[in-house]
Amino acid sequence: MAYAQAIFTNAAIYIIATMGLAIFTGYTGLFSLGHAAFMAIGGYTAAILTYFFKVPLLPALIAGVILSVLVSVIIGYPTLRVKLRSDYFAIATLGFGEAVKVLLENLEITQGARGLPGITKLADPFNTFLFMILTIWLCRNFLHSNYGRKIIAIGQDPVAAEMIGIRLLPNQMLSLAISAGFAGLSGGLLAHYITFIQPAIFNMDLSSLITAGVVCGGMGSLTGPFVAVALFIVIPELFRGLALWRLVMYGALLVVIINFRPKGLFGYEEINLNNAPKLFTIIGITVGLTVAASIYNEYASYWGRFPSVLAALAAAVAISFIVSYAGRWLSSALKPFSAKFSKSMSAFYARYVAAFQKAFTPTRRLEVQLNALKERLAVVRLDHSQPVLKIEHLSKKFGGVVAVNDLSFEVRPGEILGLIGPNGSGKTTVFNLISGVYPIDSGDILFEKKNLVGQPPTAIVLSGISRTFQNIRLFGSMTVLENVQTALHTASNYSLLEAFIQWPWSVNPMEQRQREQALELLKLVDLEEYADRVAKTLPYGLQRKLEIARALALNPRLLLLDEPAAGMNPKESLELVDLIARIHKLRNLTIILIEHHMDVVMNICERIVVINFGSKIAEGTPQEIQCNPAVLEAYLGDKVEVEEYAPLC
Ligand SMILES: Nc1ncnc2c1ncn2[C@@H]1O[C@H](COP(=O)(O)OP(=O)(O)OP(=O)(O)O)[C@@H](O)[C@H]1O
Repeated sequence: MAYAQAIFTNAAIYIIATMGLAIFTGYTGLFSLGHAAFMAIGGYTAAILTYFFKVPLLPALIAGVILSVLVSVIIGYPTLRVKLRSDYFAIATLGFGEAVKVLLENLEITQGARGLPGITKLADPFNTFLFMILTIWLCRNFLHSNYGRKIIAIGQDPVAAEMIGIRLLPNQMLSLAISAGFAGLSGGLLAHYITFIQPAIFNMDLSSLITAGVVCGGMGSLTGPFVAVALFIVIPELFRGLALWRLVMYGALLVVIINFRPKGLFGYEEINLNNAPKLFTIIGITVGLTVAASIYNEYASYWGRFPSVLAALAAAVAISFIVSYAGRWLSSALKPFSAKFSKSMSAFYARYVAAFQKAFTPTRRLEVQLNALKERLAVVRLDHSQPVLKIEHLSKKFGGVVAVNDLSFEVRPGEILGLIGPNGSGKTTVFNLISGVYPIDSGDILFEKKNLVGQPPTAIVLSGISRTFQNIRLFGSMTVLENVQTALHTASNYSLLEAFIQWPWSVNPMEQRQREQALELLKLVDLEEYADRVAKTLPYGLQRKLEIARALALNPRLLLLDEPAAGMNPKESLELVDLIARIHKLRNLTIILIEHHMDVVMNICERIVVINFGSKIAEGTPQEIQCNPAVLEAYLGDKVEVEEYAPLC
């Protein structure tokens, strides 16, 4: 019993660190191989405080968490700022882990490599379990907040995240700091549970264990890593009788998971009744192998090796099947009840939130926040005396390729301007320069008289320009609603603490309101009924509409649409023309439209700029452009008689 208790307490301690790492590695996709160092910092800080200074456990743990967070900021800033590739970042964290170990081996207060023996046993299964529950709750709340959605967005597509105003560095640093904090807590609990720590405990194996938990459990899931790390701790213990063979099995399991499910067992999903059979299969295999190991251990000397291996294998297969089928049956039997249960739970929760809000809402603050949100979606008022956008002598080269060459044009308030040209003529590059994806070589981009040159993409977006992409860049594993909600992040400014704790009277009304606003935008593009669908499962045409809704959530004054009708059939293109015309009128927008479907361009653009080899070759109304010999020549590749190709001119 004490042995089982020890295994589960250990598992709970490592789960705390893994949940934290899931927020970092799982969602941002950056691998850390040095998280044991944060556990060491938390562990040593807490242990030194309780051991030498007789500080109670809770403040000692908090001090450990704070120090881990501070160190993560010092490490995170230089490494994340230079946008290290994931593998280089992993190597940097590996070096950091080793450096901390060496430091601990040489400091006097940590008593060097001998470590700290005789730490008071202040952590027990009960308080460790409570800390684990608290950690899961905090992580879950965080991920369902604006802060969490920003991190998920960065992990799925950093360019698209920047294009909705999410700054990469502060958010990546935040997720690293959170993961370091939980690792620190986990280290503090470990020190006070096993009552002895030395630098060797916090080695690369420990870092790999928690990273493997996240990778195998699910990159983008909390429950997946929970199960994975619990199994990683429990399985080797169950197989202890098999001595070194258990390590081979453990390694084999890792290889199988990484090869067959690169996104981990649960990928971007949390465990629910739909994917529960998968969980039962894993449990079945674990139990099956455990029983098999015991059979072999017990009977190998009576039955001989070969019959024992056969019996063990038979038992493993039989038990795996029985547990996994029982699980399948149980999950489908529970489904109807679960639907009813979750409905009544959400009704109960809504009532409880409403009661809380009524009793406690600081109305003034909420009003201010809700008004800010409303303002964000208000119709834009246009100043007709100025061009919205003025591009002057813009140039951009990629090596020897001149993508944009001394290009100048203006966009007037409230117009839909078509930007057309043959393939490779530089249209998308113009959008990339306006939105700050690439730095310009020379020229100026004036938006409402303000020069955008040198501004970071997020500042450009937040100043009122949003865009869609030629190759759709949605946050594929988020739902349709979450895609739009993520782009509404600047609208509600609740604090990080509120996001973690999710006070019903502060965050929830904001989240609720944000959801409503997102639904309104989905309604505008006729996607309301798909709100809960995972974005990447939408048909292509609808994904394009979702990108438009997401761009609108930023309440832009200028909208850049990059080939919105690409890949659409004529009926879908017609619907798109209707949609663009509708949002243009409804939101008083100024739009630049890149498009190859000439029917779309000629239908809705008031003016058209034509570029070829990065230079402007024509500008005018659709009628003028259709009759322009230079344009016909650019498209048809030869000198042409205008009358032949455009008889109405
Ligand atoms: N990141 C880059 N690195 C190198 N060359 C690039 C890059 N982006 C664009 N180019 C080059 O710049 C030129 C213009 O490309 P761009 O994508 O802007 O054209 P486009 O008019 O949008 O083409 P299409 O209609 O086919 O989308 C092309 O020759 C392209 O190969």
